[in-house]
Amino acid sequence: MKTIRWGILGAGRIARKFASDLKLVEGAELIAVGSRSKASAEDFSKDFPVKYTHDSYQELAGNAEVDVIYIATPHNLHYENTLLCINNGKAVLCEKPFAMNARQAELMMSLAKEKKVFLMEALWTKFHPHFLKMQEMIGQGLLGEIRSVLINFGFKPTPPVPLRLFDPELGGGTVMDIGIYNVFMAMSILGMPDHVDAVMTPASTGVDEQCAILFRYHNGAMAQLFSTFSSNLATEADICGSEGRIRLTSRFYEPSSTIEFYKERADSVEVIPVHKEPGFGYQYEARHVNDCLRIGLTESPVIPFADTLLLMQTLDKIRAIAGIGYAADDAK
Ligand SMILES: NC(=O)C1=CN([C@@H]2O[C@H](COP(=O)(O)OP(=O)(O)OC[C@H]3O[C@@H](n4cnc5c(N)ncnc54)[C@H](OP(=O)(O)O)[C@@H]3O)[C@@H](O)[C@H]2O)C=CC1
Ligand SMILES: O=C1CO[C@H](CO)[C@@H](O)[C@@H]1O
Repeated sequence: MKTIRWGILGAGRIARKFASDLKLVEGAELIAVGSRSKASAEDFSKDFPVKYTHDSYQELAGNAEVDVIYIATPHNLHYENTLLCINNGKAVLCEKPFAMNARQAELMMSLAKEKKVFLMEALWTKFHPHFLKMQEMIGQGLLGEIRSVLINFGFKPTPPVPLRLFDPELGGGTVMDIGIYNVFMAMSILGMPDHVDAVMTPASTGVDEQCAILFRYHNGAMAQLFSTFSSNLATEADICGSEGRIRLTSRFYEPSSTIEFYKERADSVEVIPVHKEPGFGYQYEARHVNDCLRIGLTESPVIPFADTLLLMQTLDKIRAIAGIGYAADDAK
């Protein structure tokens, strides 16, 4: 099996979790990290020893030994960091949100196509066993016709509060950081909404501190999606149909070892076990990237460009309706 040599761009919190899970991926080797500073790169390599510690993203992108780069910087940088890597011929796995808006996403995709390099949005949930099991159950018709999807994602950041959550320059706000999972989940189940409503409460910095989104569909189905940084909500999803209901509990976007299925009455639960590997859950997407690279794909069949673009376009629409804007939206 050909070893795929990984580099990580941006040595923050998620970079560490990803690096830890990469150890669970057969045929993957983390060989390099790129940081804005030498101190940050060296700090990272104390926990995750790598062959190369680069003190610039440019140097990492230019490392001839690296096959693929995982981009783990704040939202506002995904666009320029991805372009840098692709221009250096590197395959890219880019954290969510893929970009600040659909315009940036399209430019990233068209450069990847032009340079014939692999590019994928790191929407890790799409690879998780409980998500796949949920899709299988829906596909088997166990829920009947799905009429309502209710999803909450909320947490109250504890000090030191990461700057990126509230800073508009870094793409702060709930919709782009956590609401995206609600939107992704609703669209995976019901597809593109026919009507979108959204309202938000601004934080003192102007970004959305919380946001309520309503999707309506021509057949009468609805999705109600709520995200907040003001309280620790039960971050759960209810998918309700004419024949039954699935409830994804305890942080629906992370791997779970159970799915709750309610066939008839609200209290008649069947707890369906799901195999969940040790680790945070980033190994599944990394394995997929390895597989794609080994057979020379430039686009993932699981997260194709079209899906990423639809998600970005829907986020654009939600933001326009709720009044959530960023500097990137002004660029022509
Ligand atoms: N899939 C998932 O479950 C998760 C995904 N994410 C996504 O990952 C990305 C990073 O999140 P997270 O790791 O929590 O963020 P952190 O703030 O912990 O780390 C981001 C890193 O980006 C680099 N960076 C470059 N420019 C800046 C800047 N101006 N301000 C701050 N950092 C900068 C820094 O690394 P350095 O100094 O080394 O260059 C920093 O450590 C986000 O886009 C987020 O949406 C986050 C958490 C979970
Ligand atoms: O993707 C994410 C998953 O959850 C985190 C909070 O727990 C978010 O902040 C993050 O960006």
